[in-house]
Amino acid sequence: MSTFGARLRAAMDDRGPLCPGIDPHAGLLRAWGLDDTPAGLERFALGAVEALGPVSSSLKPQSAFFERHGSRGIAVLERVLAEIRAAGALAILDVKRGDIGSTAEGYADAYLDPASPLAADAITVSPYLGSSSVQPFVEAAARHDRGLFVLALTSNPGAGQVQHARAGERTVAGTVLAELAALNAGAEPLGSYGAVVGATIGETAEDLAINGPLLAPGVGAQGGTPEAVGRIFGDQVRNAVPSSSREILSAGPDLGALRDAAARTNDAFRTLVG
Ligand SMILES: O=c1ccn([C@@H]2O[C@H](COP(=O)(O)O)[C@@H](O)[C@H]2O)c(=O)[nH]1
Repeated sequence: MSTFGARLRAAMDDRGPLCPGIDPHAGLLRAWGLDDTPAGLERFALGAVEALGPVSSSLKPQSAFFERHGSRGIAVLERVLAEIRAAGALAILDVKRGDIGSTAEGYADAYLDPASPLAADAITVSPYLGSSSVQPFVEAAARHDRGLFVLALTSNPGAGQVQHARAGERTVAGTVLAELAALNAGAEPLGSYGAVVGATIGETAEDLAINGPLLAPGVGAQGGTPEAVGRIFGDQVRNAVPSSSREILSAGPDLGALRDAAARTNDAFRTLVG
């Protein structure tokens, strides 16, 4: 199997960069005429994958909205991950995990080992317990040809409080980005160790040239736009993976309308990349 970075590069070149998010908020279930139950969750999430999976390079289910339905929600997430792959898209599971090394190994087994029912192509990881807490995920990703997106410059308004703080010669975010650049050194056509850099952060002085994918959530409902993504990523925009959840999902329940909404956003980003 090729690396995650190579699979993502090929998929983005083929289908465009947009990564629609699957965030089954209770309010969205109701807007689609569904109950806020595991059955409603299943209809919603599988409908979204049916509409968006065949036309997207990747999809990003948000684990929280499946976990809140308990074990039946997790069972739906397992199906969603399988259906994303069956549709020829890459599954980026947004779980933002990070823990002491021995526990991080457990999480890595759960989400990156292909033998696990919850295995994804890539997951989001939090580095705020320090680099050693990310290491088990790095090793598992390398072993299984999977990818990571490590939180660097997140889209939430208070993110700078921690991420812009200085840690020696660099900021905290700069340290995360430099470590990812080292992990991706020499990888072609793209490394498998990505960063999360929100579409809402304005401009940044940080070096985004990590030779890896740059997941950019915050498009749409949080105010991120293709123009903003162009400004933030500059010459790295070809490696940006813009992500939008609520704005696209609110075009449902009609699956054609949902697909059209994603196509419009994807086309705007394709134009940006050129
Ligand atoms: O910095 C980050 C990291 C992750 N997210 C996640 O992306 C989606 C955004 O949803 P929208 O409806 O498009 O706002 C959500 O799952 C977040 O947990 C992020 O927003 N910012």
